[in-house]
Amino acid sequence: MNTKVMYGSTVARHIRTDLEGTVLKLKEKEITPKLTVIIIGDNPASETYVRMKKKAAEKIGIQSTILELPSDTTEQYLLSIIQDLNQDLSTHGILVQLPLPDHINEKKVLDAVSPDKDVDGFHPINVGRLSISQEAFYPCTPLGIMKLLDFYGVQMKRKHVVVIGRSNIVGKPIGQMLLNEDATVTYCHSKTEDLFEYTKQADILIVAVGKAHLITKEAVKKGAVVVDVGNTFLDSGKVVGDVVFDNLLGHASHITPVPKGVGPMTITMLLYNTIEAAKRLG
Ligand SMILES: Nc1nc(=O)c2c([nH]1)NC[C@@H]1CN(c3ccc(C(=O)N[C@@H](CCC(=O)O)C(=O)O)cc3)C=[N+]21
Repeated sequence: MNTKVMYGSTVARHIRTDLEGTVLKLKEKEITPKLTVIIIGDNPASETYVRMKKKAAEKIGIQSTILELPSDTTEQYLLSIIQDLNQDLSTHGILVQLPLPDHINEKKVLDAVSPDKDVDGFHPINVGRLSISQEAFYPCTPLGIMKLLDFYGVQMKRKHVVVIGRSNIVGKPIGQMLLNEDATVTYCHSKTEDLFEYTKQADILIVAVGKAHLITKEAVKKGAVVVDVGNTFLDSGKVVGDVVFDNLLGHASHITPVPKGVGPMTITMLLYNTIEAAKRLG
């Protein structure tokens, strides 16, 4: 079997070109989409991601500001900054980079971001809207996966999708989005017994665990579509996913690489959501 590699980097380029056009049109109406990213402390991976987001935003004409706060920032101060940004008419999108330091309550912080500026799609209002298939900000990684599958012509209707991972930002929402496309969805997670008995039944396997080398072809039905959401930094500095990519070549029908797979789609959907916010808020 000839395995089709689904490059998020390629799809992202197409979408970003479209988005650039949309930004130009907004600018004619005197609206410049603006994203503010808040980052707390000095987690090197987070700093890399935030820099990538800023660069990607500016490349297509979205204004972006990074607010770098020290690791001893109080929860109260962070909440006050978010309140200010909620009120600030020039800011359309607010993103608080995760993870937060231990002394800050993540739930309180995510609840504080206005649902209308919640370009991450993490606010309970947006989570709830997704769960009842309403229009909302959808979280960037799962939305990016949907666009990637769509671009490569992967049918979802009536397919059995197995999702490994039940996080609020990837596993749960991707299952819901696929359910909305009439897939049959099975969730697996760290307490699942006989994991591979489930994964072997998948027409589409979404792996969002964060454990390098978790999935080899023994866990995958021949001809399945495999989406790797893993992003583990090895000591060598290399980024790897949860799937042994080379092992699946010739076995899967489609597979995403890491890097250049889901990651670039995540960032593209952040740009997409920011532009949507600007359209709605004006
Ligand atoms: N509030 C919040 N929103 C997020 O969306 C968010 C977050 N916090 N915290 C961290 C995770 C992680 N994340 C990634 C985005 C892009 C790549 C990406 O593009 N990676 C490149 C490789 C990176 C490299 O080469 O260094 C790729 O896959 O090709 C990875 C990971 C967003 N996150």
